[in-house]
Amino acid sequence: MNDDHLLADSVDIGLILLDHDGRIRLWNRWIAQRATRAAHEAEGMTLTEAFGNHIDPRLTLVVREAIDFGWTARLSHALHPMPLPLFPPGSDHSQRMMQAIDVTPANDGTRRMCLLQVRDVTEAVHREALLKQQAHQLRNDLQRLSRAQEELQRSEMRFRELARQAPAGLFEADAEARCTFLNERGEQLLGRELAQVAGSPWPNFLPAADQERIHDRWLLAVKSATRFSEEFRYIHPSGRPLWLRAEAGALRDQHGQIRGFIGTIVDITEFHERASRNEFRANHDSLTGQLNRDHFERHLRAAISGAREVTDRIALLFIDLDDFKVINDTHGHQAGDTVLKAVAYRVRRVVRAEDRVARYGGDEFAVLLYEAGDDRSLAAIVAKITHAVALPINLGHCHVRISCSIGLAVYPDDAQDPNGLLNQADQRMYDGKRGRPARASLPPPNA
Ligand SMILES: Nc1nc2c(ncn2[C@@H]2O[C@H](COP(=O)(O)OP(=O)(O)OP(=O)(O)O)[C@@H](O)[C@H]2O)c(=O)[nH]1
Repeated sequence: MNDDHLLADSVDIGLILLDHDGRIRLWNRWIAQRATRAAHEAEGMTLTEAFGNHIDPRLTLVVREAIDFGWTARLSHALHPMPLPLFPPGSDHSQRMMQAIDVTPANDGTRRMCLLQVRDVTEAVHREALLKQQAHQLRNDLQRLSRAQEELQRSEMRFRELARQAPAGLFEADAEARCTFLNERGEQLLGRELAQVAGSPWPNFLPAADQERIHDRWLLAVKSATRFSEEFRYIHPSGRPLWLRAEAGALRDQHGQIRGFIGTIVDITEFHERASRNEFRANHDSLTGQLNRDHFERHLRAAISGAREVTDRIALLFIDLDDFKVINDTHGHQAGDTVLKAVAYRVRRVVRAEDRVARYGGDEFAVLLYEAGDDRSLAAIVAKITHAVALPINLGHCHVRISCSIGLAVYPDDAQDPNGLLNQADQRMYDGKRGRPARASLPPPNA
């Protein structure tokens, strides 16, 4: 074996050298292993004799062109997948290996020859196919991604538009209660833009007395992963006091951790005012604005049970107007109303703000005096009320005067329970009324 053969056997590609007549001069080991024909058998044969009739005719053609005209050619796997019947070494010959063949002219000094360099591209083709498949997959994924992005954009736009048009304030805040989103209605309600409230926990913008309570409720909702739902006062930057209700649910990250809350803020000022008005109506007399009988008795019961603990004296005054009916009969019902309002107002003015005044019945009033003091100071209050009620009352077209009878009962001296105290005061009032001098005649209308 000469040096050329040694060299040809040591390379990792197939080499076939054909002489001018197209006969095999060199058939390296690489080819021998894949064609199952030894070099000594193949040498001297044509390609057709060495391989049988299984050669791609285009190969025969380009070999002839290389020898005759000195042309080169490449039969790539893409166009001519398997020009020669070559098989992977050790295979069962069921599938040809994929090849790329370079056909180049060679020269032995006198005549032109042809060299075939054969490469196994099976692996490369498979890799290429795999790459193509991956590229295809990637393209599909990208398309899906961009479709998902478009959908996301659309749904974000939808959300923004909904948030813009929503009649309620919408907000989002982090676990520390710092606002991260506020829709237009929310900014309008608060009278502040997101940038103005974003820096610090939102309860800091509430009246000082409510800040801690609401902030604690927020932190509790975060800790216990429950819904946040609170009503609180808010002073609008214009100075207008409001009642707001915030309702929010937890927003979680991909690990299930709460990263904040998203929810609504609603102006419930009107509702609150209506509820307060209703509560006032339920507890107060509509004519005089003082407590009604039921509410007064609730205060009386509470005062007695509170007083038992601190052993305070509590005084109950029962006031009944004298001959009130005459006012109605003489000046009309409306004039009677004016008198009732004036009496209520005057009694209210005499006692302290923490004491309770009620219209107990038609022309009856009751007063609850906390920390009643001694008998002298009680007598002074009774005298003051008597005097205040007796002052002339302006009916517009005339003035009238009216007197009253007052019954006084003191807890714990006269009775230890509300009913006992009420009965005692009532009885004393009647006793006083029976003992009063004969009624002075009232001035006639327009007097
Ligand atoms: N204007 C007016 N009159 C009322 C109202 N409620 C009750 N009255 C009248 O108050 C009067 C109470 O009459 P009486 O119970 O006889 O009391 P009085 O005339 O003050 O007589 P004495 O208590 O014995 O001094 C009645 O005429 C009722 O119609 C009211 O809301 N407005």
